[in-house]
Amino acid sequence: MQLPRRTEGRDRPPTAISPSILSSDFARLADECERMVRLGADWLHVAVMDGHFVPNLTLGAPIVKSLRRHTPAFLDVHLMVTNPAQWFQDFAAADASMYTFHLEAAAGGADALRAGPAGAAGEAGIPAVHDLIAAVKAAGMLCGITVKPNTPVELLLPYVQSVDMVLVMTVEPGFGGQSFMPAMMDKVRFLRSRFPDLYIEVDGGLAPDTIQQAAAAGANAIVAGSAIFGAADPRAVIQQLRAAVDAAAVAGAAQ
Ligand SMILES: O=C(CO)[C@H](O)[C@H](O)COP(=O)(O)O
Repeated sequence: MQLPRRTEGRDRPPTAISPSILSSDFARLADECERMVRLGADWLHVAVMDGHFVPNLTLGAPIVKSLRRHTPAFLDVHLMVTNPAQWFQDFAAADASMYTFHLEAAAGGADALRAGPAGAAGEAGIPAVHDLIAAVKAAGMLCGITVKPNTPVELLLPYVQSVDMVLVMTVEPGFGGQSFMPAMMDKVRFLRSRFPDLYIEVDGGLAPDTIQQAAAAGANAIVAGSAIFGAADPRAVIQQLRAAVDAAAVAGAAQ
């Protein structure tokens, strides 16, 4: 499986709108997912939380397995768990499309991250993180990597060429409905200026009144929960998010 590549006339890969099912009615999850696809979603963002890495508890691979029976949609699974190496086989067996884990968790904690060989940007990185990326891919899923707001983006440099996507959290992970953090756009600009073909996803507080900042910075994959599921017209919101990113991609290529 491969993600569609950047095309002529764009400064980034294709736009992907990924509604976060964290904001859906979990009691009607399959219907909610089919509704989002019908309304124009490209992916479905599945927020997996273990109550330790983040102070919230959501769902696991069994829910993804059941969901897969109801939708062929691209399942963009975001692991906010303490030990992402423990779960990837289960999510592969559940037919998740992309497995995105936190560098802080895979490195064995934020302190280990700063203390380890990846402390200085550009170093080889932590072997256990490289091993997990290879294992996720060998299990048949695409692989993404992400960092919390307080973790420097430079610490991702050793892994960027090995993953399919980088997710820049624009809220402290754990809950929907939080406010977008504009300061995180420096991370998006840092990555986009170096990697024009990289999928860069943003997650947290994305909505019609914040999308311009993410689009201008260079993001191409957009997670939105409350702004889409809470809207009177979710289709219009999806279209607005897409139009902003597409316009910025074309303008960026014309520069
Ligand atoms: O991962 C998440 C929280 O950790 C959610 O995906 C994210 O917050 C989306 O919700 P909203 O768009 O309402 O902020």
